[in-house]
Amino acid sequence: MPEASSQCDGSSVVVDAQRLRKSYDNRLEVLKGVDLKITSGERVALIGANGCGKSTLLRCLIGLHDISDGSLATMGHTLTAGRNPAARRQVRLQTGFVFQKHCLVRRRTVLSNVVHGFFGDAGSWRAHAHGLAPAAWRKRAMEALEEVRLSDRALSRADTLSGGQQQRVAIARALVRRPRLLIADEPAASLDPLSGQNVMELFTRLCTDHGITLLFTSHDMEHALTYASRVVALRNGRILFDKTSDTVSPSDLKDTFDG
Ligand SMILES: Nc1ncnc2c1ncn2[C@@H]1O[C@H](COP(=O)(O)OP(=O)(O)OP(=O)(O)O)[C@@H](O)[C@H]1O
Repeated sequence: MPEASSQCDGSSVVVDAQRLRKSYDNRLEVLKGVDLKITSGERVALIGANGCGKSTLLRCLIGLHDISDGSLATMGHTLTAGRNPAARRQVRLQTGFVFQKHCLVRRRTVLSNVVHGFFGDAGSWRAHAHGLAPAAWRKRAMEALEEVRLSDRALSRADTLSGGQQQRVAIARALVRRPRLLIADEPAASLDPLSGQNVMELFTRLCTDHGITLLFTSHDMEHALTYASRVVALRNGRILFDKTSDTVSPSDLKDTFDG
Protein backbone atom coordinates (compact mmCIF):
# COMPACT_ATOMS: atom_id res chain seq x y z
CA MET A 1 0.00 0.00 0.00
CA PRO A 2 1.47 3.41 -0.91
CA GLU A 3 2.62 5.49 1.97
CA ALA A 4 0.49 8.48 2.90
CA SER A 5 2.81 11.33 1.98
CA SER A 6 1.78 14.39 0.08
CA GLN A 7 4.54 16.31 -1.61
CA CYS A 8 5.53 19.76 -0.50
CA ASP A 9 3.20 22.08 -2.38
CA GLY A 10 5.28 25.22 -2.04
CA SER A 11 2.78 26.58 0.48
CA SER A 12 4.06 28.79 3.25
CA VAL A 13 2.75 26.45 5.95
CA VAL A 14 5.71 24.60 7.43
CA VAL A 15 3.95 22.80 10.29
CA ASP A 16 0.25 22.03 10.46
CA ALA A 17 -0.83 19.92 13.44
CA GLN A 18 -4.49 19.40 14.27
CA ARG A 19 -5.85 17.65 17.36
CA LEU A 20 -2.46 15.98 17.68
CA ARG A 21 -2.28 13.36 20.40
CA LYS A 22 0.69 11.39 21.63
CA SER A 23 0.76 8.61 24.19
CA TYR A 24 3.76 6.57 25.22
CA ASP A 25 3.21 2.80 25.47
CA ASN A 26 -0.56 3.32 25.13
CA ARG A 27 -0.56 4.54 28.72
CA LEU A 28 0.87 7.97 29.34
CA GLU A 29 -0.95 10.53 27.21
CA VAL A 30 1.44 13.48 26.93
CA LEU A 31 -0.17 15.50 24.13
CA LYS A 32 -3.95 15.74 24.38
CA GLY A 33 -5.05 17.47 21.21
CA VAL A 34 -2.58 20.12 20.07
CA ASP A 35 -3.41 22.50 17.22
CA LEU A 36 -0.35 24.32 15.88
CA LYS A 37 0.28 26.00 12.56
CA ILE A 38 3.65 27.56 11.79
CA THR A 39 4.31 29.46 8.60
CA SER A 40 7.53 30.01 6.73
CA GLY A 41 10.05 32.32 8.37
CA GLU A 42 8.38 32.43 11.79
CA ARG A 43 10.47 32.23 14.97
CA VAL A 44 8.45 30.34 17.56
CA ALA A 45 9.33 29.59 21.19
CA LEU A 46 7.65 26.64 22.90
CA ILE A 47 7.50 27.02 26.66
CA GLY A 48 6.06 25.07 29.59
CA ALA A 49 6.90 23.34 32.83
CA ASN A 50 9.21 20.32 33.04
CA GLY A 51 7.55 17.24 31.62
CA CYS A 52 4.65 19.08 29.94
CA GLY A 53 5.54 17.59 26.55
CA LYS A 54 7.67 20.17 24.70
CA SER A 55 10.34 17.74 23.49
CA THR A 56 7.66 15.19 22.68
CA LEU A 57 5.88 17.73 20.50
CA LEU A 58 9.11 18.71 18.71
CA ARG A 59 9.91 15.07 18.05
CA CYS A 60 6.43 14.31 16.75
CA LEU A 61 6.47 17.33 14.43
CA ILE A 62 9.57 16.08 12.65
CA GLY A 63 8.69 12.40 12.63
CA LEU A 64 11.14 11.24 15.28
CA HIS A 65 8.17 9.92 17.27
CA ASP A 66 4.92 8.42 15.98
CA ILE A 67 1.84 10.44 16.68
CA SER A 68 -1.05 8.56 18.30
CA ASP A 69 -3.94 10.48 16.78
CA GLY A 70 -4.86 13.67 14.95
CA SER A 71 -3.37 15.00 11.76
CA LEU A 72 0.06 16.38 11.02
CA ALA A 73 1.77 17.73 7.93
CA THR A 74 5.32 19.05 8.10
CA MET A 75 6.64 20.85 5.04
CA GLY A 76 3.83 19.31 3.05
CA HIS A 77 4.59 15.73 4.11
CA THR A 78 1.81 13.96 5.94
CA LEU A 79 2.91 12.13 9.07
CA THR A 80 0.22 9.79 10.28
CA ALA A 81 0.00 7.43 13.24
CA GLY A 82 1.67 4.83 10.98
CA ARG A 83 5.35 4.51 10.18
CA ASN A 84 5.64 6.74 7.06
CA PRO A 85 9.37 6.16 6.49
CA ALA A 86 9.60 8.08 3.19
CA ALA A 87 7.76 11.11 4.54
CA ARG A 88 9.86 11.10 7.70
CA ARG A 89 13.05 10.93 5.71
CA GLN A 90 11.97 13.90 3.57
CA VAL A 91 11.11 15.91 6.67
CA ARG A 92 14.43 15.09 8.30
CA LEU A 93 16.40 16.03 5.21
CA GLN A 94 14.83 19.49 5.36
CA THR A 95 15.22 19.94 9.11
CA GLY A 96 18.21 20.98 11.19
CA PHE A 97 18.42 20.01 14.88
CA VAL A 98 20.19 21.63 17.79
CA PHE A 99 19.92 20.02 21.21
CA GLN A 100 20.91 21.05 24.72
CA LYS A 101 23.82 18.61 24.54
CA HIS A 102 25.53 19.37 21.27
CA CYS A 103 26.30 15.65 20.61
CA LEU A 104 29.52 16.25 18.68
CA VAL A 105 31.88 13.39 17.97
CA ARG A 106 34.53 14.45 20.44
CA ARG A 107 37.58 12.90 18.77
CA ARG A 108 36.76 14.17 15.29
CA THR A 109 37.65 17.56 13.92
CA VAL A 110 35.26 20.45 13.97
CA LEU A 111 35.04 20.29 10.16
CA SER A 112 34.25 16.58 10.19
CA ASN A 113 31.47 17.18 12.71
CA VAL A 114 29.90 19.82 10.48
CA VAL A 115 30.14 17.50 7.46
CA HIS A 116 28.11 15.01 9.52
CA GLY A 117 25.17 17.35 8.94
CA PHE A 118 24.98 15.96 5.40
CA PHE A 119 24.37 12.42 6.61
CA GLY A 120 21.25 11.05 5.06
CA ASP A 121 22.22 12.33 1.61
CA ALA A 122 22.91 9.65 -0.97
CA GLY A 123 26.40 8.24 -0.50
CA SER A 124 26.96 9.79 2.89
CA TRP A 125 27.41 6.57 4.86
CA ARG A 126 29.87 5.20 2.33
CA ALA A 127 31.79 8.47 2.45
CA HIS A 128 31.85 8.25 6.23
CA ALA A 129 33.06 4.64 6.18
CA HIS A 130 35.97 5.64 3.98
CA GLY A 131 36.69 8.85 5.86
CA LEU A 132 35.87 10.76 2.69
CA ALA A 133 33.46 13.55 2.07
CA PRO A 134 32.75 15.14 -1.30
CA ALA A 135 34.66 18.40 -1.82
CA ALA A 136 31.36 20.26 -2.17
CA TRP A 137 30.33 19.14 1.32
CA ARG A 138 33.63 20.25 2.82
CA LYS A 139 33.37 23.61 1.06
CA ARG A 140 29.84 24.14 2.31
CA ALA A 141 30.87 23.00 5.83
CA MET A 142 33.63 25.62 5.83
CA GLU A 143 31.09 28.27 4.83
CA ALA A 144 28.85 27.17 7.69
CA LEU A 145 31.81 27.41 10.07
CA GLU A 146 32.48 30.94 8.84
CA GLU A 147 28.87 31.82 9.59
CA VAL A 148 29.40 30.79 13.21
CA ARG A 149 32.85 32.44 13.25
CA LEU A 150 34.77 29.21 13.83
CA SER A 151 36.48 28.56 10.51
CA ASP A 152 39.87 29.09 12.18
CA ARG A 153 39.14 26.05 14.39
CA ALA A 154 38.08 23.76 11.52
CA LEU A 155 40.92 21.30 12.08
CA SER A 156 40.83 21.31 15.89
CA ARG A 157 39.48 18.30 17.71
CA ALA A 158 35.89 19.01 18.78
CA ASP A 159 36.61 18.34 22.45
CA THR A 160 39.25 21.07 22.58
CA LEU A 161 36.57 23.76 22.15
CA SER A 162 34.60 25.42 24.94
CA GLY A 163 30.95 24.48 25.51
CA GLY A 164 29.75 27.66 23.79
CA GLN A 165 32.03 27.05 20.81
CA GLN A 166 30.86 23.42 20.59
CA GLN A 167 27.26 24.60 20.49
CA ARG A 168 28.22 26.94 17.63
CA VAL A 169 29.68 23.92 15.80
CA ALA A 170 26.35 22.13 16.39
CA ILE A 171 24.56 25.12 14.85
CA ALA A 172 26.86 25.00 11.80
CA ARG A 173 26.14 21.26 11.51
CA ALA A 174 22.39 21.90 11.72
CA LEU A 175 22.50 24.63 9.07
CA VAL A 176 25.00 23.03 6.69
CA ARG A 177 22.36 21.69 4.36
CA ARG A 178 20.32 24.91 4.47
CA PRO A 179 17.23 23.33 6.06
CA ARG A 180 13.78 24.90 5.75
CA LEU A 181 13.13 24.29 9.44
CA LEU A 182 15.43 24.49 12.46
CA ILE A 183 14.35 22.72 15.65
CA ALA A 184 16.29 23.62 18.77
CA ASP A 185 15.54 21.89 22.08
CA GLU A 186 16.85 24.04 24.94
CA PRO A 187 19.87 25.13 22.88
CA ALA A 188 21.30 27.42 25.57
CA ALA A 189 20.48 25.40 28.68
CA SER A 190 24.03 24.12 29.30
CA LEU A 191 25.72 27.47 28.71
CA ASP A 192 26.61 30.37 30.97
CA PRO A 193 24.37 33.46 30.53
CA LEU A 194 26.65 35.30 28.11
CA SER A 195 27.47 32.24 25.96
CA GLY A 196 23.77 31.31 25.99
CA GLN A 197 22.80 34.75 24.79
CA ASN A 198 25.47 34.63 22.07
CA VAL A 199 24.24 31.25 20.86
CA MET A 200 20.61 32.40 20.81
CA GLU A 201 21.53 35.58 18.96
CA LEU A 202 23.64 33.70 16.46
CA PHE A 203 21.14 31.11 15.40
CA THR A 204 18.13 33.41 15.37
CA ARG A 205 20.10 35.82 13.15
CA LEU A 206 21.18 33.00 10.81
CA CYS A 207 17.60 31.73 10.58
CA THR A 208 16.35 35.22 9.75
CA ASP A 209 19.12 35.83 7.19
CA HIS A 210 18.46 32.53 5.40
CA GLY A 211 14.67 32.49 5.74
CA ILE A 212 14.73 29.37 7.94
CA THR A 213 11.68 28.75 10.11
CA LEU A 214 12.68 28.33 13.74
CA LEU A 215 10.99 26.43 16.55
CA PHE A 216 12.83 26.26 19.87
CA THR A 217 12.11 25.34 23.46
CA SER A 218 13.48 27.26 26.39
CA HIS A 219 13.09 27.55 30.13
CA ASP A 220 14.60 31.02 29.92
CA MET A 221 11.66 33.38 29.45
CA GLU A 222 13.95 36.24 28.47
CA HIS A 223 15.25 34.12 25.60
CA ALA A 224 11.74 33.09 24.59
CA LEU A 225 10.42 36.65 24.59
CA THR A 226 13.51 38.21 22.99
CA TYR A 227 14.39 35.74 20.25
CA ALA A 228 10.96 34.49 19.17
CA SER A 229 8.27 36.49 17.42
CA ARG A 230 5.62 34.13 18.76
CA VAL A 231 5.35 32.17 21.99
CA VAL A 232 3.34 28.97 22.38
CA ALA A 233 2.75 27.70 25.93
CA LEU A 234 1.96 24.07 26.68
CA ARG A 235 0.25 22.97 29.85
CA ASN A 236 -1.13 19.55 30.72
CA GLY A 237 -0.72 18.38 27.14
CA ARG A 238 -2.68 21.26 25.62
CA ILE A 239 -1.87 24.69 24.30
CA LEU A 240 -2.50 27.24 27.01
CA PHE A 241 -1.78 30.27 24.83
CA ASP A 242 -0.31 31.11 21.46
CA LYS A 243 0.59 34.79 21.13
CA THR A 244 3.04 37.23 19.65
CA SER A 245 5.91 37.61 22.08
CA ASP A 246 5.26 41.30 22.70
CA THR A 247 1.78 40.51 24.05
CA VAL A 248 2.80 37.82 26.57
CA SER A 249 2.06 39.12 30.08
CA PRO A 250 3.53 38.16 33.46
CA SER A 251 0.21 36.51 34.33
CA ASP A 252 0.41 34.37 31.15
CA LEU A 253 3.78 33.13 32.37
CA LYS A 254 2.48 32.54 35.88
CA ASP A 255 -0.41 30.45 34.49
CA THR A 256 2.08 28.46 32.40
CA PHE A 257 4.26 27.44 35.31
CA ASP A 258 1.90 27.43 38.33
CA GLY A 259 0.86 23.90 39.31
N1 LIG B 1 10.55 7.92 24.97
C1 LIG B 1 9.71 8.05 26.01
N2 LIG B 1 9.07 6.97 26.51
C2 LIG B 1 8.18 7.09 27.52
N3 LIG B 1 7.86 8.26 28.12
C3 LIG B 1 8.48 9.38 27.65
C4 LIG B 1 9.41 9.34 26.59
N4 LIG B 1 9.86 10.59 26.34
C5 LIG B 1 9.22 11.39 27.22
N5 LIG B 1 8.39 10.67 28.01
C6 LIG B 1 7.53 11.19 29.07
O1 LIG B 1 6.68 12.17 28.49
C7 LIG B 1 6.48 13.26 29.38
C8 LIG B 1 6.86 14.55 28.67
O2 LIG B 1 8.28 14.54 28.45
P1 LIG B 1 8.99 15.64 27.55
O3 LIG B 1 10.43 15.32 27.54
O4 LIG B 1 8.28 15.75 26.25
O5 LIG B 1 8.70 16.98 28.39
P2 LIG B 1 9.41 18.40 28.34
O6 LIG B 1 8.32 19.41 28.45
O7 LIG B 1 10.29 18.50 27.14
O8 LIG B 1 10.26 18.37 29.67
P3 LIG B 1 11.58 19.17 30.11
O9 LIG B 1 11.23 20.62 30.14
O10 LIG B 1 11.85 18.64 31.48
O11 LIG B 1 12.66 18.84 29.11
C9 LIG B 1 7.29 12.97 30.63
O12 LIG B 1 6.43 12.39 31.59
C10 LIG B 1 8.30 11.94 30.14
O13 LIG B 1 8.69 11.07 31.18
